[in-house]
Amino acid sequence: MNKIISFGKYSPLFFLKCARISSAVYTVENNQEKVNMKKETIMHFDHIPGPKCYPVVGTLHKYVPFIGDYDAEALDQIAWLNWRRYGCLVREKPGVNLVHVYDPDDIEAVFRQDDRYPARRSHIAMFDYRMKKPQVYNTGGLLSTNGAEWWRLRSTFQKNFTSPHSVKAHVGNTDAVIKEFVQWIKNNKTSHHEDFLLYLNKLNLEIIGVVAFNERFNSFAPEEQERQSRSIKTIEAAFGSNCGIMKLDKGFLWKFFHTPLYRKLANSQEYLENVSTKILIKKLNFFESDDKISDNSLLGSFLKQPNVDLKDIVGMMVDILMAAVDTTSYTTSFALYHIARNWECQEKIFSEIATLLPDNNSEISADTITKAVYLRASIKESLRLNPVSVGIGRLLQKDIILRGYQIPKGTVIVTQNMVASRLPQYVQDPLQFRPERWLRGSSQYENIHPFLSLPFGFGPRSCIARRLAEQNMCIIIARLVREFQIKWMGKELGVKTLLINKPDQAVSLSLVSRNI
Ligand code: HEM
Repeated sequence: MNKIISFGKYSPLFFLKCARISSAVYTVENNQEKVNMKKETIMHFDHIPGPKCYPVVGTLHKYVPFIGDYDAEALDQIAWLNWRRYGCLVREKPGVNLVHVYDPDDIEAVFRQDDRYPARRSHIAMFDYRMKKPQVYNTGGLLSTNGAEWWRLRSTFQKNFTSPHSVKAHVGNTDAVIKEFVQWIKNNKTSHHEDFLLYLNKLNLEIIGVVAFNERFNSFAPEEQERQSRSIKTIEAAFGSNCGIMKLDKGFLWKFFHTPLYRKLANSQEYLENVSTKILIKKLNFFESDDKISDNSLLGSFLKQPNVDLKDIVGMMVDILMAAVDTTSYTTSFALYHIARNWECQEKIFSEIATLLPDNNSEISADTITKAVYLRASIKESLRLNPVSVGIGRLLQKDIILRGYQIPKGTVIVTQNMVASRLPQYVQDPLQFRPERWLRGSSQYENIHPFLSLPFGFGPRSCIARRLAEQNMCIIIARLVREFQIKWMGKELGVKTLLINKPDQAVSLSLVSRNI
């Protein structure tokens, strides 16, 4: 990403003015007095700077190939361009009213006034698909449902994902799967892996299989290398579900007929629901015939809950398969990329892990992860530079005022955390990978704004599996760095923004055993 910050066609004075306008957000109904005081200064939504907006198409033309200069698979670059052209609040209208928010104070203000049931406008075609299948689903699932129905689902399943006790209970199983993976790499005797992401996908399917369903997909077994195997098709269906979501959210043709992208989504969903249903039936039989105590998977805990609806469970299982594999594989890829290119950091992680695990084969416990402070700071730093999404989306459920502009209910807000996290006004030497900036007590510690980097979102709608995902990444990286010296063999790694940020090239790594 470009290091030189230019102000595009706007003068520095414009940005200064922009910064002086109150950054507070007032909800119109709750702060009537303040709003009245400022009434004459409140500006109309249409006056928020942004690309030219035409009747009917809004700013959609910007995304049309050969006509517009926006590439939907480079949203990070567009966000950067918009910030340079228009400043820290940018209006767009690709079908709906949309405002990009860059300043962490403003991001905080947006989240602080969020509704009791925070809403997102995403996964609309998936919601449509699921609602047309009442024999399988009750709802659109956690990712796509809003309002009271979302909260009903979230409160049903949340405890199983978030309670520290249940999360820690998965350390042993997860570590066992990762140890097998390390052994598989060693048995393969290949030091240069052309695209390590393929293996990380398989590994993360195995991990989520065990943690969520107590099910092995055996992704690394010879018989699973066939294109038609269950593990390969599940990984493809998870990707097939995720990759078209944003284009379908922006488009509308699928509402009239089933476009190829809609069909891809529908086929992928259907595959994931078949896999989930078969696993569920197997577990139900097991639960009837055997003692249920030994199954501490998420599914096991869902089934132990009284009055839980099986259709809600199927929806949750499909959401887990969709949300777990790509996210953890991409974020681990970026973390390995940064660690591989920053030799000193890699050696610090190694010495920390070698102290905690004097023997390669020692078990990793929840305590090991707590004590791996430098490793956890490295993951945090990688997520600052390469979060899984460019920012967090919210659908406004009431009018608000932001930076002096009236923003109406129904507007989509996108907090631009990825770009903001790379700006020098918020982080020192922002493009440098420096885990120490997160470590209190380090001379390089920085007091970073708590709303600058939000890789798992914020508030009651944040990632339901945050603790699990962080735990998995920690164990994967701890095991790999403990065992291998890792070198990056590719060019500078960028992102392809497909709802979640995928590495834009092969994850080319050399892993050389430290024991040789
Ligand atoms: C490093 C890995 C991951 C990252 C960075 C990540 C990030 C996110 C983000 C940014 C959101 C949106 C939060 C918001 O709107 O405030 C989210 C939501 C969600 N994530 Fe994750 N996630 C990861 C892994 C996982 C895993 C492993 C699972 C499942 C086991 C999962 C399940 C979900 C679900 C179901 C939601 C929707 C929650 C809701 O709307 O209530 N995620 N995640």
